[in-house]
Amino acid sequence: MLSPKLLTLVLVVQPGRVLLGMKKRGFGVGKWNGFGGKVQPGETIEAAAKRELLEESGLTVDALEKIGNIKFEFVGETQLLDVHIFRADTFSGEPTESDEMRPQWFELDKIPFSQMWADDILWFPLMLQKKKFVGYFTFQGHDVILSQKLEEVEAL
Ligand SMILES: CNc1nc2c(ncn2C)c(=O)[nH]1
Repeated sequence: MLSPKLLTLVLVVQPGRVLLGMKKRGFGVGKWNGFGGKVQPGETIEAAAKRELLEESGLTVDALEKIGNIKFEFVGETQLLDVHIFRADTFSGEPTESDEMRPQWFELDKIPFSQMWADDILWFPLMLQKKKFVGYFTFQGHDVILSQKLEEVEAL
């Protein structure tokens, strides 16, 4: 089995709203998601998360809180995705559209789960309650979850 592909995902949360981006190209195009991407050689996961957030949204953050780790398997593909999820409650800058992402604030009762990855509706509530979680999802294609595991943890 290939080593899992390390990816980052950052959710910027303010009282009553969360910042999401509409993915304009590449993996997950057409879905609203948090900001993130690959981890470069020699880069810590957290540094990668901050870099990708800045590149994709224009926002700079000091503190990122590690809140989750989810592994994704896609039937028929050998590489697992190992997504490290962070929450940021403070930031500087203004959300700015990039080549990759079109940022938009969503009120917490209007999160567009039908236009997001199918797993998000399952762990967003934990993320919003500042709970920590680990998960494993098996996808068939990009829209069907064949199996799932999601549990809260005390620490990551
Ligand atoms: C497959 N589900 C899923 N994949 C993601 C996500 N964020 C980044 N990637 C690659 C996500 O929320 N769900």
